[in-house]
Amino acid sequence: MMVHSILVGFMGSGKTTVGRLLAAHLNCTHLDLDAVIVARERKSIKQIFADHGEAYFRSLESKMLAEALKRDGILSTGGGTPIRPANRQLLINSDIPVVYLKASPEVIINRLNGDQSRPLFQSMDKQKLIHLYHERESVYEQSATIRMDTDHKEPSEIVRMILKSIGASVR
Ligand SMILES: Nc1ncnc2c1ncn2[C@@H]1O[C@H](COP(=O)(O)OP(=O)(O)OP(=O)(O)O)[C@@H](O)[C@H]1O
Ligand SMILES: O=C(O)C1=C[C@@H](O)[C@@H](O)[C@H](O)C1
Ligand SMILES: [Mg+2]
Repeated sequence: MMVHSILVGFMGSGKTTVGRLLAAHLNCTHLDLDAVIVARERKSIKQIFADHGEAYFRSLESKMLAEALKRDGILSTGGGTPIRPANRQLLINSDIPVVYLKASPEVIINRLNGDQSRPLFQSMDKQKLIHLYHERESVYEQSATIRMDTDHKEPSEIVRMILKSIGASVR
């Protein structure tokens, strides 16, 4: 058995929120890669970054991605998961629909306003965030089989759209 679909996208695009809802609809397991890492390390993402640095987090993320792809259910990745070419290759080779949840930088900033749990988001002003956003856009595009605009859409509506399109996904 393999995962049914994988969600990728920038921080705050809704991968965790939509993934949980989608799995509930399909009555299947939801795996959240960030949550898997937090459980394994018994530390928050913020604490892992603070104690060991981003490189340590990224190696764990790659390792956990390979494990997660062997499991059944919906997989929500972290916002930076597709940055590593090897991770992108794993996603592309998985033959599972990869959904890029897209949200504009303005919407992302609004959604994450006051967030204390994302070290990268916290470390950036608006201009830096927009820069990172544009740097990563093509990485999400390359990893995904389907792109979905999530601005001004309720998570439940996004779930409906995904359910409709995963049957017809073409890479
Ligand atoms: N479609 C949406 N409409 C409104 N708010 C949303 C939507 N999707 C997510 N949110 C809100 O945005 C915040 C971030 O969502 P979520 O944690 O699902 O993002 P994420 O993509 O998993 O981020 P990360 O990459 O950091 O894990 C949450 O407060 C969530 O409720
Ligand atoms: O976009 C990113 O690089 C990140 C997104 C989150 O999901 C976490 O994986 C972490 O905060 C890093
Ligand atoms: Mg998440």
